[in-house]
Amino acid sequence: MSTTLIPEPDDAQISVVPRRSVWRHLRRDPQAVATAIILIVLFLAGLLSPLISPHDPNAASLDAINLPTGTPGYLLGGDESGRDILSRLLYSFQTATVSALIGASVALAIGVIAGLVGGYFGTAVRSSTEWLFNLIMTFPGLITLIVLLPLTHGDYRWTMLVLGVLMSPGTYRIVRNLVLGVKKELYIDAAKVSGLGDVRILARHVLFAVRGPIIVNTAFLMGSAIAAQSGLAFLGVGAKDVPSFGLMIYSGFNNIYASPLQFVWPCISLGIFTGCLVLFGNSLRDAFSGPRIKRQKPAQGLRLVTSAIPTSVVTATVERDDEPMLAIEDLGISFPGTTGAREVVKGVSLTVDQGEVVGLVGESGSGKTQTAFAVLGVLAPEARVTRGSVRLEGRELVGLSESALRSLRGRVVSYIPQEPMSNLDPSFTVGSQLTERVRHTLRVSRRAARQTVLDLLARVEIPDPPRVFRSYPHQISGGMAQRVLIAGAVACRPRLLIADEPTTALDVTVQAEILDLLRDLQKEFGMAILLVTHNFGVVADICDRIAVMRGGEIVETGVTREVFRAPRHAYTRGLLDAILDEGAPAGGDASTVGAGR
Ligand SMILES: Nc1ncnc2c1ncn2[C@@H]1O[C@H](COP(=O)(O)OP(=O)(O)OP(=O)(O)O)[C@@H](O)[C@H]1O
Repeated sequence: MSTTLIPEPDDAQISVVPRRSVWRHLRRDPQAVATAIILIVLFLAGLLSPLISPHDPNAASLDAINLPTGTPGYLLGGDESGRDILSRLLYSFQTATVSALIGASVALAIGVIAGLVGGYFGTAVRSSTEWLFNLIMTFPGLITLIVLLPLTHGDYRWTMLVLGVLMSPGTYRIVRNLVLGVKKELYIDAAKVSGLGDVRILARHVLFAVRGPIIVNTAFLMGSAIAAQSGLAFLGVGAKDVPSFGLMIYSGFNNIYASPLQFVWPCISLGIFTGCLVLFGNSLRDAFSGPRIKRQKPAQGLRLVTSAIPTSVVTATVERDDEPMLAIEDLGISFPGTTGAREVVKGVSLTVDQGEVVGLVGESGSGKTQTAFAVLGVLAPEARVTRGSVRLEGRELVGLSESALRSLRGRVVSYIPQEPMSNLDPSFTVGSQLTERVRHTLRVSRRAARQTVLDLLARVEIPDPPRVFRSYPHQISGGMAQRVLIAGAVACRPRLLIADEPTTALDVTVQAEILDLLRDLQKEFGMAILLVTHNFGVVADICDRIAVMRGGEIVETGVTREVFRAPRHAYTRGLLDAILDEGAPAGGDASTVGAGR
């Protein structure tokens, strides 16, 4: 076992500054506090209007016609029909509140769910949702609401329900566009590779990532619902016995020369209500987006993923002594191109035995990652496996259903990607993300999962595991992040670990430590490793065997030391010469070349 240098914890790197909670952030935002207080008062006024209104809002009295503001018993005066303006305002707040809640809830429920599904899943689903919402958008909003009056019977609550449906395309488009961006994030791929299901990924990672704009949009939807209800009432559409700002504005407008204040009160109330909603929505968005995160330099970042398998699952896996851990035979992968399908992996054959470490080496674009993705079952949707087979412990993976593949990912095969930082969800703490994966794969309690994660963090030699557990990804260094990802990858003792350029994003010192850690864990757990890299130095350091890839084909395979000593293929010789030129000691010995990693 090689010696691993463990750096002292560096506060600048792993300092755990607990992220301010949304609540705390809001309390410190004067705009949020002021608008929240006003909204609470207005909501309460509407809610309690039957109790606190001095008069029945529809009760007319001849004595109260056009009473001026400040008249005893009629604080804001009487309207042209002799009804108490204050009482009608209080009831109008109730109408507005109910309108906002119904309209926004319906629009959100439909728009968010459809947006998540439409943005996350493939083209067919997206086209269907797109078509449906385009259809909804063809209906002219206000006219549709008026035409549907016979159905809604003039009840503003049913009208708001229909309005919610009509407003849902806006929410759908916002959410769909956000999801299209978020689903390309590496931490989403990481979650998939770790075995999490689509519903869980959507509900936790994707929805959480897009929540800010949805919240702001909610405030806008509520304001729109209130404005629409008021507008319809102003036009005289709907029941006349339900007090609302629209009805009051209409009545005040008719009486504007005799008593201008009758017009002013509902206008001011409506303006304050909708204005506060929008301003509070902005504050909420800021609070949810949290403190501005200063991204670390890519070179220090780390990312990873994945999981492993509970002992019970491992035991249940069909294990055949005569089968290698991984057997790839004549694998072909193609992508659609402008002049037809382009084959990027051309008949690759490769085996990895139980407990063996195999390096898949080659220049950028040679097809290493696509080969690894085929094993994980996470090829891009447009990719096609044109031929060959991929067997994991004897089980054919090509053609296996997504759910069957998911049960293997994070249980039998784990993955460590290239960029550690990007593979951790910035919205959640390290501990939360690892605990989620451990709970998912091991089916243990939150408490047990937490302890498992803390033990793992200690095992991957992270100083002060509790602090890192509580940290967000931006609060740890790239080296730390890679250790975190490795901890996640080996959490359930996978049989095969696929490491895709696990040290590329790290500086040289940290690269050495990570390779040492991988080697130690491989020996301790007896797992096989397929190490994807372009760096012969890394291969020399850790691999038992090497497969050299070029242009989608394997051009040479062999025991590491022998390939280094006597490379048969000119391309292998070229790659070796390249690293020797870069300063590694000459001599062709694998161990010495490893110093060049
Ligand atoms: N989604 C895609 N659509 C079209 N071509 C793709 C796609 N993904 C990868 N390719 C192509 O497949 C080929 C092999 O890519 P692959 O990622 O396996 O390379 P690699 O050897 O892992 O190199 P690197 O280390 O740079 O990722 C490349 O030519 C690449 O352009």
